[in-house]
Amino acid sequence: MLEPAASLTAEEYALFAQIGRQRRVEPGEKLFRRGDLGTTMFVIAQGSVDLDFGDDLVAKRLGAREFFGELGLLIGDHARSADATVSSPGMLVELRQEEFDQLVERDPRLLAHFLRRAIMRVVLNEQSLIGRLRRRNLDLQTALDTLRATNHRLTQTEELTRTDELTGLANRRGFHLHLQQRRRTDITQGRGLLLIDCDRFKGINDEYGHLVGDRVLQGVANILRSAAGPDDIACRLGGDEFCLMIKAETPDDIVRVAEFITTTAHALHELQPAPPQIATLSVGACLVTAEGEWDDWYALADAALYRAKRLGGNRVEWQDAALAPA
Ligand SMILES: Nc1nc2c(ncn2[C@@H]2O[C@H](COP(=O)(O)OP(=O)(O)OP(=O)(O)O)[C@@H](O)[C@H]2O)c(=O)[nH]1
Repeated sequence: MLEPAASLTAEEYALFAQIGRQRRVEPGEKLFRRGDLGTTMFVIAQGSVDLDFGDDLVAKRLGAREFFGELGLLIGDHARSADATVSSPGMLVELRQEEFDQLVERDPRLLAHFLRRAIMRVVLNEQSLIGRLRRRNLDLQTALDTLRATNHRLTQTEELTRTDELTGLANRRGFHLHLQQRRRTDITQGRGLLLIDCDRFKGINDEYGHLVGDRVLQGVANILRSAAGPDDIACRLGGDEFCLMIKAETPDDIVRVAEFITTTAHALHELQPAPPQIATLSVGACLVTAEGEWDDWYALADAALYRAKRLGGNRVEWQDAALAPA
């Protein structure tokens, strides 16, 4: 539908110009701002006026015989919906309540006709504004959905790069990121490190195939998950080597967790030795010391693990920091 003209008919203009107050205006002059309360309607006799509705709404330039601000007059103290700025030198006709009353008396038929048009214009303007806002809302909604989906994908990708695909445990990268993210005092206060390695795992692969080997690795991960508390982190460092960093106050507590791991694996292995669902495990354990770094703790636990292997596997060995090999 076409928007009703914002211009007055020649007959309307003649009457409005006769009754309204003339006002000379200069470019840049602000007639009103968005949000101002106003009761005056304007008709342009000469020159032009810009209406800026703000945001991304289309601005309008009005010329001779066009009117604006009529809602202020019709409703009274209406908050202006645009900034009105004079854009070229000219003359305006201002109509306030008293001039409006005079118009009603002078030519009610002509005024009724004008009012019907003005109201129709307001309704159509509002409808198109609502339409534009709806479309914008829809665009925003779509943009938001896309952002959410991208964010979700990024989080998933980030999660994948931290996780070992086969076992679902943290991988080496995930484990180190975890260490970086925890405050150093969190890591070094009352913690133990367990290095866990499958016994004769190569033999399982060779005898029963890689799929059985994979299931064994998943079984080890399950035991570590069940041994880990909420503050602990289990990780597959690579191949058949795992580690578990646990919150524990004393070496005895750390060794107790390590023995739970070897005993559980051994018991499950006894239940079904062939084809195996689990391998027996060797564990090297040490205290996480405040002085050291990951490489130092790893070297301690690895020395203990090496001993456990040399002693035939399926056991826990402890390494004190003081006894660490040079
Ligand atoms: N099925 C399977 N095997 C793997 C995977 N990653 C590494 N391996 C195999 O794991 C085996 C590890 O062998 P070794 O390091 O010699 O360990 P081991 O046979 O357990 O020997 P010990 O530790 O001395 O008892 C190698 O044969 C690797 O090919 C994997 O993701 N799946």
